[in-house]
Amino acid sequence: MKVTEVVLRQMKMRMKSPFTTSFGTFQDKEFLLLEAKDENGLSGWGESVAFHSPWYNEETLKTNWHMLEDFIIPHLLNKEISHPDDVSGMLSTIRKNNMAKSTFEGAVWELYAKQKGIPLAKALGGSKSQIDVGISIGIQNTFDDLLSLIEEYVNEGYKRMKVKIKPGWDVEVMREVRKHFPKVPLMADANSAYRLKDISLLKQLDEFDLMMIEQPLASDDIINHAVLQREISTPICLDESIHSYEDARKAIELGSCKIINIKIGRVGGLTEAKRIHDLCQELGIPVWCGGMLEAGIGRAHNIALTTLSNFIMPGDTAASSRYWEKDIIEPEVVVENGMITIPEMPGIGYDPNLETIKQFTVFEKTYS
Ligand SMILES: O=C(O)CCC(=O)c1ccccc1C(=O)O
Ligand SMILES: [Mg+2]
Repeated sequence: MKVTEVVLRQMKMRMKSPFTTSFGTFQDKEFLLLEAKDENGLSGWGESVAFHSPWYNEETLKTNWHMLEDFIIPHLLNKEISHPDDVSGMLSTIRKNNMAKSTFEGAVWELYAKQKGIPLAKALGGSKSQIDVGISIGIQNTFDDLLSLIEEYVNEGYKRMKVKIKPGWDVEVMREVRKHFPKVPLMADANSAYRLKDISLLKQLDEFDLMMIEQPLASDDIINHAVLQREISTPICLDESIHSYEDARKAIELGSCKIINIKIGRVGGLTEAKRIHDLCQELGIPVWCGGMLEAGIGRAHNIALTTLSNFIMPGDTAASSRYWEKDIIEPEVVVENGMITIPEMPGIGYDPNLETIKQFTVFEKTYS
């Protein structure tokens, strides 16, 4: 297959409510969309999950634009690609910049699935017809605000509550949540806000029967995660630390985590995400699909990936309406009884809504 034309769009969409983590708050989601066309006029779409600012990782939408325009697009445009699995190898002379690479790779995967006339989930080897969904809840101003959100999401059927924590908003918060929701599947995500010296505080979380604690320590510190995991009974799940199959292998071997959150962009694309999934399956490590507050295109890729069999735990792939007044796909992603039904149309299974895409496009550029 060949990509003969690329349209890159910079998007800006306002979320229904601001989202706060240990690294900051934002409500305007700025991101890139990449449309890859073949000579027959079929299009595959990819979404960059890099944010406006480099707080989750070092990439931003501007570094992604630069990498795509100056390196990745020139490298791949009009080149014969025998299979989407080859894209990451073709880009191996470009170091890191995983989210930028993943944007193009995701579009190639969708284009491939459309050419074959099959859903992306099938093309990836997925077999589920429905997936379980959890929800990630940002840091709130008061306990009451958090408790009423949890109540709302439990009533909507979400299968797991993830509560963001940071120093000063942690043990007492989880105690309060457990007091009101003694049975709900519950976890905490620290986004790297703690250090090993906080170990006695982190140990206190063991009393709340959490499914896991996500990324308590620094993103580049799998050694201290291993030390911490030996001291606490709550399973550690790594997010920011895992950029590749090799990172996953090392973290598992060291005992730095018992669960892995796979994000397609963070690991450089669907092919690498599948490799990590397969490795974890072999080693008995459950995985789940993380989220980056995606619009519909990125969300659809996450949903397709989650159909692989070792995605045992509910992911952060909540409904479009949890984030957006109007999403950029048709139909929007709907969650019923905590589950998403996998679409059967070729490709990602949702059509880009060109009208809403146009409405939220800040600027666009075509490469051919
Ligand atoms: O609802 C979502 O998309 C997941 C939200 C979330 O937890 C998150 C959002 C932005 C950046 C990092 C994270 C995270 O998983 O750590
Ligand atoms: Mg996380």
